[in-house]
Amino acid sequence: MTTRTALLRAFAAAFAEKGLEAPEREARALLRAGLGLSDLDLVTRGEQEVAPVDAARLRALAERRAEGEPLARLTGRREFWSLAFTLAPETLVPRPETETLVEAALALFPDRRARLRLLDLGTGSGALLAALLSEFPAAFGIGVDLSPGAARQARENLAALGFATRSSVMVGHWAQALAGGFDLVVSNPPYIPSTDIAALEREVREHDPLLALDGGPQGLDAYRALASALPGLLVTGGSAVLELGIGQERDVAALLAAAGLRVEGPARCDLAGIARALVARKP
Ligand SMILES: C[S@@+](CC[C@H](N)C(=O)[O-])C[C@H]1O[C@@H](n2cnc3c(N)ncnc32)[C@H](O)[C@@H]1O
Repeated sequence: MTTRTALLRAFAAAFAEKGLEAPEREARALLRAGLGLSDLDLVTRGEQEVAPVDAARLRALAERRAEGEPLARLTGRREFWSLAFTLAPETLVPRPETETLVEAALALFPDRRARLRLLDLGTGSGALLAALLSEFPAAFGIGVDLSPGAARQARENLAALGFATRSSVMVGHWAQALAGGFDLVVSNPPYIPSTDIAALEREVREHDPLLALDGGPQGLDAYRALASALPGLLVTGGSAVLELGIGQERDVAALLAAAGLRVEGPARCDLAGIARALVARKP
């Protein structure tokens, strides 16, 4: 028999050896997720024994983590906006910086009881749509994804979170199958320039789906499609909130303005100070 603390130390040492950035924190997170524990459990009951079958399972997970597989992929779970999401191989792991879009949306619509019609283009796990539905209890939202696997997972996540009757998820190429009438359109599209994909961190490059990352030669392909669709999707006075890749604000703002939208710049920054959520309104 081994203890929680002994496993924690062994995993932290193995992660450090493999060059993981925060080995102790990673080891803690793996034990928490693998045994369903809180941080307090780990601190105050570290000497508790771990059953051999659980220890073997955790060691196998730790080996995969040491080889660069992200924890969210190992557990198949990730939190976003304090909501729990199940991941599929076809879904991006939702990122904390994407929460900046939710903050921007909340600033745009101060009345939480508004009966908003929401659209999330490239919904992935359904993270953005679910976060918005959790904040606007009278809203109805549609999610679209080109990947059938992602759309299926988003549908399941929305249902598990209690939003089945206020949401619908469809497979499609952006908004091609949709008509207008939306108060708010959000999107975190693929925006990495194709030539930069090979240089991404291994954890992203090998474990997030290419369809969720590759934004074409300059990273702007999806924004072009979105800019041309948005005027037809939004009600007059309706808004779009788009996630930006690093350094894309000017180019994306120009595409939106050229499509006849009023860009309400500057973009809202994420916690790292990167311009992340760009708002545009249909005049
Ligand atoms: C960066 S991920 C964002 C996922 C999720 N919204 C999030 O923020 O975690 C982009 C998503 O767009 C989807 N996608 C890529 N091309 C698409 C297209 N032409 N039409 C619809 N969705 C597309 C991908 O499958 C992926 O789920």
